[in-house]
Amino acid sequence: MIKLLDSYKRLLQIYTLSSNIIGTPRLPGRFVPSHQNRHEIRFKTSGAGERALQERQRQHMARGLPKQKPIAGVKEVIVVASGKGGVGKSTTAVNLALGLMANDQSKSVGLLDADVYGPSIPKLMNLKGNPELTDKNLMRPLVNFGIPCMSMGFLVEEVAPIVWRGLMVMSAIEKLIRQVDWGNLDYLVIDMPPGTGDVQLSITQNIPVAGAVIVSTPQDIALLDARRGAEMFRKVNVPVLGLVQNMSVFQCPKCSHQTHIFGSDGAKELAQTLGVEMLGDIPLHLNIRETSDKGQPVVVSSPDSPEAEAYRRVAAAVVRRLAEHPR
Ligand SMILES: Nc1ncnc2c1ncn2[C@@H]1O[C@H](COP(=O)(O)OP(=O)(O)OP(=O)(O)O)[C@@H](O)[C@H]1O
Repeated sequence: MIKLLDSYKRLLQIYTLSSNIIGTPRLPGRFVPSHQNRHEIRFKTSGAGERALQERQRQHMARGLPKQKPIAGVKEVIVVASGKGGVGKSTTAVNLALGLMANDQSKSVGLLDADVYGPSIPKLMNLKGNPELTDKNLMRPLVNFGIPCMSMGFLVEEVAPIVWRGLMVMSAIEKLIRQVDWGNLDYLVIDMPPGTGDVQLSITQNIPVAGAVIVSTPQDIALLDARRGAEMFRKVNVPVLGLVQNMSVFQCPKCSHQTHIFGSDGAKELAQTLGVEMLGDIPLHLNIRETSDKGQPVVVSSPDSPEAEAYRRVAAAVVRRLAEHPR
C-alpha cells in the first residue's frame, strides 16, 4: 500500500512538471505513445563540475523533484532525442556510440534503448536474446561491436505490441537503467523515444544527464518539434549539446547530383535561433539505410566512407561540448 502511494506521489510530481513544461496537463490513464518525447543525461565528479552538478541538484530539488541518482559505474549520460519520429534518431544514437569508441578506443561506451514502445536497437545492433542475470540479480547487457546494450526488445517478443500505462513505463525505464550490470562506462548513450513526454521526464528527473543531442531533418515540421524538445531539456536543466542535421543532402549514386530533399539549412538556422551548436550534418545515403537494416552500422561496416566520417565528426563534437560545458 505504501509502495502504491509512493508511486502515485511520483506520478503526480511528473504530471505537475509535465504541465509546467508542455503547458497542457497530461491526465493519468492510458499512456499514448505520441512520438512526442525526448531527452538526455549527464553527470560529473569533481571540482567546479561537482559544484555545478550540486547546484543543478539543488534547483531540481527546489522544484520538489526527487534527488537524481547517478547510474552505478557510468560517468556521463548522453541522451539522443528528436521532436518527431522517423528523423533518424536511433540510427544517430547507434553510430554516435560507435563513433565515440572509434575516436578513442580507450573509452567504454554503452547504449540504452529507452524507446520502450518501438525498440530498434536490437535490430540496428544485430542483437537478439534475453539478458542473463548476474549473481547480484542484475541483467547483463548484450554486447556487439564492443558496445553493451540494453533494450526492452530483449525482454519482450519482437512482434508483441507494447501497450502500457504511464506507471508501468516508468518502472520499466527504471529497471532498464538501474537493474543492469553496466560495468564501468565513460559514456552511456540513451536513445529516447520521440517527443517530450513521460519517459523523457522520468529519465531527466532521476538521472543526472550530461547533455542532450537533438536530431532533426532540415524540414520545417521536424524543426518545430526539435525546438520543443530543446526547450523541454532547458526547462529541466539538461544542457543541450547541439543539433544533428540528418538527411540534409541526397547525392545520386549514379550521377552524383546533390538534392536537398528536406530543405538545406533548416537545422543550422534553428541552431542559431536557439543559440546551440550544429554538431554535424549527416547526408541521406543508401549506405546508411542499408547497413542499418542489416544490423551492421555504417561506422563499423564502412569505416572509410564519408558517411562514417560524418558520424565520427559528430562524436568528436559531442566530446568537445561535454568538455566545454561547465559541469
Ligand atoms: N542519413 C540517413 N540516410 C539514409 N537513411 C537514413 C538516414 N538516417 C536514418 N535513415 C533511415 O531512416 C529510417 C528511420 O531511422 P531511425 O529508425 O533511426 O529514426 P528514428 O527517428 O529513431 O525513428 P523512431 O522515432 O520511429 O524510432 C531507417 O530506415 C533508417 O535506416
